[in-house]
Formats: sequence, structure tokens, C-alpha cells
Amino acid sequence: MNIQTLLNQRIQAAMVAAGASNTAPALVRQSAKVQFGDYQANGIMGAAKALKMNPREFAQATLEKLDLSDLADKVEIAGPGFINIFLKNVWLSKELSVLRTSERLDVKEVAAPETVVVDYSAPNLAKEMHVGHLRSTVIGDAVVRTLEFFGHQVVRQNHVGDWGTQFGMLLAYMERLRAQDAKISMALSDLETFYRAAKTCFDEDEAFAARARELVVALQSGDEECLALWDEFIEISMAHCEETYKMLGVSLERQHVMPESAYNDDLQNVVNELKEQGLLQESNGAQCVFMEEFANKEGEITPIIVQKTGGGFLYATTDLAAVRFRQHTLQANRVLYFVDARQSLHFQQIFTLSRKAGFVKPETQLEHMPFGTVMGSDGKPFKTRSGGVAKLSSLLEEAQERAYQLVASKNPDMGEDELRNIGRVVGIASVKYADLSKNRTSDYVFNWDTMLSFEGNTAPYLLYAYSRVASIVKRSEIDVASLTGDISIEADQERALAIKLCQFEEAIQQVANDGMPHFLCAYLYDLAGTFMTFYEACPILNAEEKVKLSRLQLALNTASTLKLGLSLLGIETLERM
Ligand SMILES: NC(=[NH2+])NCCC[C@H](N)C(=O)O
Repeated sequence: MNIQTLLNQRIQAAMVAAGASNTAPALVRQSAKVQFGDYQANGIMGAAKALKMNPREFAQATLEKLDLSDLADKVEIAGPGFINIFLKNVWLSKELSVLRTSERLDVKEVAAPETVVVDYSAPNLAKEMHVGHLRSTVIGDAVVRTLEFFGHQVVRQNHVGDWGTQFGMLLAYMERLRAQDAKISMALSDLETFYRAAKTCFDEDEAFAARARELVVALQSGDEECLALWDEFIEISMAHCEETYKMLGVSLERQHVMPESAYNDDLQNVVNELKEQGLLQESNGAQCVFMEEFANKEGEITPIIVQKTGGGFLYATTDLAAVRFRQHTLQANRVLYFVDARQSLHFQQIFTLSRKAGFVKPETQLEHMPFGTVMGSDGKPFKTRSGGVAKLSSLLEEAQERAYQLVASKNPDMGEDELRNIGRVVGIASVKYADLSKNRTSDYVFNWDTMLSFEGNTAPYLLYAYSRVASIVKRSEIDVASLTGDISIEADQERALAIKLCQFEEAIQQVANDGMPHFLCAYLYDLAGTFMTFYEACPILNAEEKVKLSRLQLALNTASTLKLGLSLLGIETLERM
């Protein structure tokens, strides 16, 4: 159930009946203050302006065509022409009963599912996943889960980097180890160290560097021995990623990997096609596309380079091939790219060129979902204490250990196994939630103390709130399946909770539309707070039977909403902590 959508439809229809154009939006929003009712329509002023009418008069004309008597006690005009809507308690109670007994909290699957390709995580396989990959991986995953929940056909695409010039250097190093009879798999168990060692040889040893360059060419032209070595490297590196995904509880598996190398055979075709269309221009021997849209004030254009002087292809060429594949083979209606904001120009260029070249249908949406950087307390991109890049797997280990210490100190009587499990769930949730709860477009500071705090908009707070609500329901010893009867809404705190519970779908809708999970986090945090206020003011277990049954339904509904909401964020819940 989505109150906002319902009100938008009804009010817009009334606006049209009162003379507005079909496209004039009602712009219904949740009201910011109680005196403005529960919802407010802000679209009257715009529509009146288009009609050259006085907004309050147009609001009046709209009200004459509007019948909300089934769901609202009061609908009033306010200020310059806002319409404030005060919902009826009996209606809320009825809606809530429907919602409560549905496993999906009455969220319907969309009537016309779209095929949504989601490009996320996409680490570079030459190195170990680091903290910079956290954002794409967890935000992308939350959006994927939410889109699937709405019934869309989601195609995960893990566009891993497995094909750059760095691989020549890594292969040369593997070759050297092999010649020395060293165990390659051992050496690759720490990719970071391996990469650094290879880099040192590359920088200091001219013969090694020459061999590395030879190997890139051999690799790209399909040399079998070279490919076998490369396969071995990729396999181990991919296995590292998968361990991290598993630890994170992220729904990415091997079948979702569509690596850069997979497009290799199509890159020349992309370049040829651009050439046929007259879009290519040679510049210093390289094949480039210059687009007016990307000119600066001085008229200088940053081109997209699609082929280098020696014939090599680039990151951009692969992305163009990927757009075509996603359109023609995967049949995408929408393609979402969860990639660092620093690549914004790259994606704007890729999207613009893809449209010019006809690589996508005009109605297909290509959306870059940029995100900011994870910062350290020093205001610079987050590093480990020793100044190195923070390996994601080590960070997650540390999170689990810290959370374990924390819960162990609070629960001295709990068994070791349970403490370890709680430590795992809380630790991982804390790292993920700290990321998910921030507006993705901004940078944020990585801070153990705030993310592990039991106060504020954090995972420990929400997980604790969930376990507390769940335990209230459990202590009632009622069979939840048989919990029926009217939900009565008398106290203000009951009403506030009832409305919040009815707004779940609005929150997840924003995640699906805008790719912004922080809206859902903010909603869940509000919901937990609203519940706590309700619980303090309205006793449950000691109330008389009818009231108790009603309030228990509110509690049960809160628990299922928190649980479902957290699961859409990719966060596990605990019944006890
Ligand atoms: N289609 C894409 N370009 N996806 C994002 C790839 C991200 C790239 N591997 C990086 O680490 O920066």
C-alpha cells in the first residue's frame, strides 16, 4: 500500500476535472509538521499558474471535484494553495490490518516489470578488494534486492577489470616464480603483496618490464600459454572476491561476472561502427570521438579515446561494447551504474555517444549512480594505520572482532558460539549500514566508534530495536498466526506508529527509483524511534486484553517491517542480542 501514490492519483484526477492539464502533477508529500496534516499536495500552485488562475480558487475548484471521505477526516486549503490531508484513524486501522497479515507487507509487484541491468562491485582483479569497493558493492546490492522485490527482472553485471596492461606485469612475475619453482598459489594468497612485488620488478628491472609488455600483447592476441597463466591468476583473484562477497552477504555470484575481457572480440567492431558513422577523428595517432557537449568555456573538448596509437583499446571502448550488449543481448530497459563519482565524465560521455551511435534505444535509461569517497578522520581517503590501502576483507574481520568484544562485554552469560554469531552479524551490518545510511553522493568518514554505537542511526541501534520488539511479541506468548481483532488507534503515539508503518512502501519506492538506500535507512530509524516512543507511552503486555491484542499487532508489524526493510538492505537480523 502506498498512500502517497493513492493520494497523487485521486488529487490529480480532481485537478484535471477542475480544468488542469493531464500532466499537471499533484506533488503529494508527507507533511513536515502535524498542523499541516499527514500529507500535503503542493501541485496546485503550479497548475493554477498554467491556467492563469488564482491558486486558492483553483484549490477550491479541485476540492469540489475531490472526494477523500473514505480515507480522510479533513481536507483543507492552506497558505497560498496547499491542500492538507488528515487521514482517518479507522481507515489507517483497516489498511494496517491488511498490511500486517501479508508477508510482503502489502507491497504489490509492479504490473509491468522492467529488465534492469545493474553494474556494481566491479573490482579490478589485479589487486585485492579494498575499502573503495565497499560502496558500489553494498549500495548496488541493496538496490538490486529492492528492485527484485518489486518484481523487476534484474540482471547483475559484475564488470570486473581483468584485462589492463597491469596483467602483463603480473604474468611476468608469475613466470618468474614458476622458473624459480616457487608455489604460485601460495604467492597469490596475498594479492596485495604479490602486486607490490611485481610492481617493484617492473619499475626496477628493464628486462622484466620488457617481458611484461610482451606478455600483454601475447595475452591480447590469444596466446595459449599466456592465457593459461592469466586464467590461473584470475581464478585465484576471483575466489578472493567471492570470499569477501560471502562475508558481506552480498548476492553476487560467479554467473554475474561479466568481465572486461569478455568484450575483447567486439572492440574492433565498436570502433569500425563509430568510423562508419563518421563519428571518429584521428588525434595524435589515436582514434577519438569529439562531442560538442563536452567542450569547456574555451571551446576545448575532452575527447573519448577509443583506440590508442598502437591499436590498443581502452576502458571506454569496453564500456561502449558493454552498452550494446546490455541493450541487444540483455534487453535492458534501464541500466544502472554504481561507480565512483570520479568517473562521472566518463559515463556522461559513454551515454551521450551510445545514443548518438544508436547503441541504445531512445527509451532505454542509462543512469550513473555516483557515490562519494570513504574518508579517514584526517580528511583524506581512508587508509590503514600503516598508511596502506585498507583491504576490505581485513576491515570486515576487524569489524566482526570489535562487535564481538562489544556484545561480549554486555552479555557476560552468553555462550561463545552465540556471541561469535552476534559479533559476525553486528560487525558486518555496522560496516554496511554506515555506508548505506549516508546519502551516496557525499563522502563520509569511516569511524569504528560511530558505526558500532548503540545510539543514533546505526546498525547496532536498529538490530537491537528489532530484537527488543521481537522479544516483546515473544513474551506475550501469543500465537502470532491467530493474532486478530481490530487495531485500535486512540493515543497519538499509536497513530504516529500506524502511519509510519503504512509508509514502508513509499520508502522502498525511493530506493528503487533513485538508487538511494539511505531513504530506507532513515525510514527504519524513524520507525524504530516511533515504536520506542509508542512503547513508553502505551504499555502492551499489561494492558487489558483487547488493547493488548491491538498493540501487539502494532508491535508485530513493526518487527516484520524492520526485518523486511533490513533484508532489502542486505542486513541479517537477530532474535536476541
Ligand atoms: N562499466 C563499468 N565501467 N563499471 C565500473 C568498473 C569499475 C572499474 N573496474 C574500477 O575499479 O574503477
